[in-house]
Amino acid sequence: MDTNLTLHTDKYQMNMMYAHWKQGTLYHKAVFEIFFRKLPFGNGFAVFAGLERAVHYLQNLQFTQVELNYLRQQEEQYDEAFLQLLEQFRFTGNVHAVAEGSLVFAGAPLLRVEATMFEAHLIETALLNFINFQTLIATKAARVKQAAGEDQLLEFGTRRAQETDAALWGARAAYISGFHATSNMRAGMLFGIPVQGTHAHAWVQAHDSEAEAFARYAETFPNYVTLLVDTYDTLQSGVPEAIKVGQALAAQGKRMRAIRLDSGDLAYLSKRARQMLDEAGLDYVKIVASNDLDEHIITELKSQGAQIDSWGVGTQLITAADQPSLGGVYKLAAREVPGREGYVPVIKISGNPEKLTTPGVKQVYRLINKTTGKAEADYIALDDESDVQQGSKVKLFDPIHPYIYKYLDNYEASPLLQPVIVAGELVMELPTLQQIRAFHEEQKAMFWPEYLRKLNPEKYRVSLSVKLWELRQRLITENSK
Ligand SMILES: Nc1ncnc2c1ncn2[C@@H]1O[C@H](COP(=O)(O)OP(=O)(O)OP(=O)(O)O)[C@@H](O)[C@H]1O
Ligand SMILES: O=P(O)(O)OC[C@H]1O[C@H](OP(=O)(O)OP(=O)(O)O)[C@H](O)[C@@H]1O
Ligand SMILES: O=C(O)c1cccnc1
Repeated sequence: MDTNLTLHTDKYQMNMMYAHWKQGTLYHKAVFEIFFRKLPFGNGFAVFAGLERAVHYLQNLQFTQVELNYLRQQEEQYDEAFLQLLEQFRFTGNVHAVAEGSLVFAGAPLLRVEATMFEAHLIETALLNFINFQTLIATKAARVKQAAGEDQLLEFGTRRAQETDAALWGARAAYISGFHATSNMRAGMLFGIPVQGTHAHAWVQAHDSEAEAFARYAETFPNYVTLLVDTYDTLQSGVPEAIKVGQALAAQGKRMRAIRLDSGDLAYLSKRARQMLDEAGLDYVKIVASNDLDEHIITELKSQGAQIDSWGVGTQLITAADQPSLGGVYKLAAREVPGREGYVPVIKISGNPEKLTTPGVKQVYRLINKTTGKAEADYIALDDESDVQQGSKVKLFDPIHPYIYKYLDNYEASPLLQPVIVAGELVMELPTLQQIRAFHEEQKAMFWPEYLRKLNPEKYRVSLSVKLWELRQRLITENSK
């Protein structure tokens, strides 16, 4: 299967490219930004993911003869000279983005593209596709992590994922947000994620008895065995048979690793199993649970005193079952206008006030309180505003209710949008996945727990600079005439 993603775009992008080419405006530059309007799952933050995939995509864009031949026959209106120009196509623009693993919030730009109209249109669809999915799954995983605390989290979703890419990139997103391992071996191979696995019911069913199945498995993996104990009767047969195997291994100086529960009342069964294992001298044997788990069930099981050490989470995580998409958008913020200097800010006004965009080329700063070291707010300003960079007093106000405000001056401002690609060239060293995961953990520590809790979190402040707010008001007035 061809892996060239250049035509991984919506037709209207290609049509707009064609129209810009026809109208002679293809080299006019534009600034687009990606942001989302609403946090998913009622969470207090999202976890930004998808940048590495976006970078590789941008660097590998190329219309080969295969793509050009398809375009030729797909749309007869496309002129041959346009197709010839596409043959030379490379991404030559600039990209600024927030680091993967960052905590991000509604309304603030996550990624900024500065490129010709021609280039900027082509890439919208794919960038949103990568970032919306990966950010969504990373955020869901962060919620599961919030529920599981320090317990081990295993990502088991591949079989129920929306096809291969979702399984693969979902496994990576989950790892960023603190999962410890995946069951997907290809994700392990490609990304270096630790891989773990137990065994399925089929292993037990493939033997004449559960006892024989367990014994054969333990013989094969004497230093490593986790036994699935719910094929027939968890407490009457599964756990007692697993205990026999564990004791036999112990007699050889080996330690059985774990048992896995995959059905029934996981709180009750895990408590009983723990007691039985402990009484048999196997207090080191861990208990893994799986079966349609999510952050709510994990919280509930913990509150019931479940004795579960590791959680295998599949379907609910990989499909983000309670909210299967993130509504990230890619909006024009400024453009070159012949005869005018620099970029001219543009706005989109909609019948739906929520869809109003914030104009101009912007930066977003995380304001860290110098005394507490904690994040106070995100502050969106025009890229050339210097007050915030110098740490001058800033006014923080709610962009929808500007009469609600406070001033802040004891802060460190950290610009979140960092240069990633300049003139088509990668200018940053992409962090390793381990670094991204560690960075995510560090970032979380910069937020008060009130913003991190998964139920009814406090709303973290995202403010516009006064200058930006005034610009927006002016453009609303000008465009409403
Ligand atoms: N003590 C518990 N409190 C709350 N939810 C639980 C508890 N134990 C299990 N669950 C969850 O309840 C859901 C359904 O469990 P149920 O016991 O009906 O399934 P099951 O016995 O495994 O049946 P099946 O074999 O069809 O999967 C699962 O999502 C499971 O994780
Ligand atoms: O429940 P999830 O969170 O998706 O976790 C993965 C599930 O996949 C396996 O089950 P299998 O595919 O054999 O189906 P099952 O649901 O009948 O156990 C495993 O035993 C888990 O139950
Ligand atoms: O290793 C496991 O136990 C596993 C892997 C994938 C799906 N369910 C379980």
